[in-house]
Amino acid sequence: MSDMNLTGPWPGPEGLIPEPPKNAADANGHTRNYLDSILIEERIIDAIEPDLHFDLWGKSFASPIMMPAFSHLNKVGENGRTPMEEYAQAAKELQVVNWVGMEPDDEFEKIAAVGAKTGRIIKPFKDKQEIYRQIDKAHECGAIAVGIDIDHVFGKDGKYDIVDGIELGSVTCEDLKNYVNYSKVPFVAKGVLSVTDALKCKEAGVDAIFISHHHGRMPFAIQPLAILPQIKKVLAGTGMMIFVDCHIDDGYDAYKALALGADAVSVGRGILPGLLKEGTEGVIKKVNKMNEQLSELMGYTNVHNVNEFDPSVLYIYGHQFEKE
Ligand SMILES: Cc1cc2nc3c(=O)[nH]c(=O)nc-3n(C[C@H](O)[C@H](O)[C@H](O)COP(=O)(O)O)c2cc1C
Repeated sequence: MSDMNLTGPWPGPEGLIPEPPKNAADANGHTRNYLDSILIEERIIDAIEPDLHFDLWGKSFASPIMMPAFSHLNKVGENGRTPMEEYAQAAKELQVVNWVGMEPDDEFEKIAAVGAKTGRIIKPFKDKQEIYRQIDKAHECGAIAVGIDIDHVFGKDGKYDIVDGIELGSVTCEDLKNYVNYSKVPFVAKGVLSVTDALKCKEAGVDAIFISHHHGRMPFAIQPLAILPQIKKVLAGTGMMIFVDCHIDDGYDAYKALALGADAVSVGRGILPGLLKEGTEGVIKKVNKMNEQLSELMGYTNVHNVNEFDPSVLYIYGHQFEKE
């Protein structure tokens, strides 16, 4: 067990520890309810123990459950490591994809040095040169992918947001094309929540999208799984990877997202209790449990590996999802 002692003040930005939704505009509550409303039929005949291996961009991973694109968890524990480094270590040991959000270059360097296969999600800075500079740094640190959280443009006042004193700005389809062309590694757009934006990402040639509302940045945001099937349909045959996050809190949530067409999912705030209490060990325990739950449902529905999911095992309010 790690010797982290993070019982002091929450090391991240305020308001990010999950709590019950405060009002109808809070997308987190709707997302949790939607996930919980999806039920699953059983297909037990011919079922075998499933294989969770997941291939992405020529690399092999132990599971399609990835680490979240977190940031700001930089309060150093007693072992000299930040929670960002602790979960990167977990990703390395679990052999899963590691994502990192807004981190200054020196912090990103330290996280990348842990040795997990890591992707860097850069903020949509107003100063586009900063974005190119951070892409360069990601290349230098051996990142397996880079991207932008395209859904973090506005703040609660409806103006361009300012994070850590840095101004954010608009992201155009042309910008995305430029980043795709510039990047030497796959480029990811995080925060797609419509067919319209998915098609713009396709036009820009991005390699992957995260279907996400970024823990409810937009009021009344639609649930990622409610929009996933339509996006899956319009991206069919493009080779673009589809990732999903937001309330993927256990392996059953992961199963539902994968069955509906996600190639991989990111756990998010679900790792925080374990991460802040036990560091790497807490995250490993959490993701191992999620892998077991994913395997359990794959077993009961006769899904032998991660390429064989079928949405028609799922029902919402008695309505069966269509087979692709
Ligand atoms: C502490 C914290 C920091 C985050 N920082 C970033 C970030 O810098 N970039 C980003 O794209 N998303 C960031 N996110 C959003 C997550 O990547 C994710 O989209 C969101 O938490 C939804 O997943 P969840 O409901 O499972 O938590 C952050 C989330 C948390 C809790």
